[in-house]
Amino acid sequence: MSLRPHAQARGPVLTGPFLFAVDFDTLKFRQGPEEECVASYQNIDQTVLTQLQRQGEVQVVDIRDPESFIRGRIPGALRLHQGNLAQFMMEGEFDDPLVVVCYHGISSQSAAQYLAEQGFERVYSLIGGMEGWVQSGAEVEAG
Ligand SMILES: O=S(=O)([O-])[S-]
Repeated sequence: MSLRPHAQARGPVLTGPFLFAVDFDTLKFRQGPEEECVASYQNIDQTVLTQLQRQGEVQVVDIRDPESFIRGRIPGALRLHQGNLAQFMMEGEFDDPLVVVCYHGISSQSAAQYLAEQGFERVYSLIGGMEGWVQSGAEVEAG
C-alpha cells in the first residue's frame, strides 16, 4: 500500500519533544479511514548514511536552527523548517530515501515519523545527529 500526503495518518501521531526548527506538534492530520497506518522510520548510523549517499538518490533534511545549519551540515542537506515544509511535501520524491538530521538524534525521530506518515516511504533518522556526524570525522559543508 502506498501512502501519500495526508492520506492515512491515524490517531495521535506526534508524541516527541518540541523540535527546534519545525514545530511538527502544530501540524494537523486528517484522520484516515479505519485502516492500520504502519508508516514508520528507521534509525541509521553514519556508516549507513554514507552508503546511501554513495548509492545516489538520498535526500538529507536538517531540522536544526539556521545558524547551526550554516556553521556545518551534511553536504547537500536541505534545512527543513515551517516555512518550506509545505513546498517540500509538494515536490517530495516519496520513493527516495529521506534522512532526517537534528542535533543529537532525538528530535529527528519525531520529524521522521511525521514524514513517514505523510507518505515518504523510506525515512530514516540519523543516530547521534549532527554531533555524531562531526565526531565520526565525516565530511561537513559550511556557509
Ligand atoms: O533533539 S536533539 O537530539 O536535537 S537534542
